[in-house]
Amino acid sequence: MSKLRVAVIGAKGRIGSEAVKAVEAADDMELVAELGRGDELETLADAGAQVAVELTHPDSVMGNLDFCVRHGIHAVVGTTGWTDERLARLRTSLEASPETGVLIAPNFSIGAVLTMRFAQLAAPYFESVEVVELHHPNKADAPSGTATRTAQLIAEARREAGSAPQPDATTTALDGARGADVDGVPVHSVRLRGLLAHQEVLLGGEGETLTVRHDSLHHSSFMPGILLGARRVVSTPGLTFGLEHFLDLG
Ligand SMILES: NC(=O)C1=CN([C@@H]2O[C@H](COP(=O)(O)OP(=O)(O)OC[C@H]3O[C@@H](n4cnc5c(N)ncnc54)[C@H](OP(=O)(O)O)[C@@H]3O)[C@@H](O)[C@H]2O)C=CC1
Ligand SMILES: O=C(O)C1=N[C@H](C(=O)O)C[C@H](O)C1
Repeated sequence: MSKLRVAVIGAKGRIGSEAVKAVEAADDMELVAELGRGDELETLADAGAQVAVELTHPDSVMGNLDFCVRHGIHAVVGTTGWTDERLARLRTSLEASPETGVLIAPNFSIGAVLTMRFAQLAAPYFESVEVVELHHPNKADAPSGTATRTAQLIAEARREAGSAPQPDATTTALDGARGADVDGVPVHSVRLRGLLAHQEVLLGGEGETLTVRHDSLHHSSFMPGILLGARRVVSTPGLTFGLEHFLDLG
């Protein structure tokens, strides 16, 4: 059986360099290109890449995906910074290339995907829900893509359940003290040397709290999800948002 021809964009970065090793080690894949900043995107087409794994920066991802979609190269995207407007632009470009698949995963680790699912499930049963994400201090964006998605899923679950607004008597606060408001859910970002990627969802009700916590301790935690994404995206045209759709979690 022929091997899946995979390229990595952002190949010298923290997660990109780990992805290069993971693709090289996969029996069913061939690493056909490793692109860093300033490298020509044409290399992807010249190398015959079937899938590009995009792990760069929110400022770079749209241009890279535009090239991939125009050339019918499927993409597995871990880069953050997704807004409704960006997703709409991507969907529009995919309409012109209907056989191309793009997977955007706010987080490729199974534990993080399950954290999001558990939080979504629990959110309507508690009066209060807040998200705390903790990352290494070299991270460009805050809140993290995972925390943003977690908060959106929590808000959606609470809206569907008809939950009341969260109790909060704060009338005076220093800017930022109550975190960022993502769809009505407070999200707090910690940047600390020594950390990699961590998240807690704190839920509170009368006389009880529930904490759902996930820790990525090494970039290897993201690799099974990236490889699964590459295998599945080639037969999944259009935009898929969230690895859960490839894990049969719905
Ligand atoms: N979904 C997930 O599970 C995960 C997502 N991420 C996300 O992945 C992204 C990268 O994270 P991380 O590896 O820590 O960041 P790094 O800064 O370590 O790596 C990004 C790399 O991409 C390069 N780069 C930037 N623009 C381009 C471009 N146009 N073409 C080619 N290469 C480019 C950078 O080069 P230079 O250094 O010159 O700028 C750098 O080498 C972030 O958005 C992060 O949040 C990270 C981990 C897991
Ligand atoms: O920048 C990182 O490191 C990570 N970025 C992603 C995010 O913003 O959620 C995924 C993971 O948290 C690691």
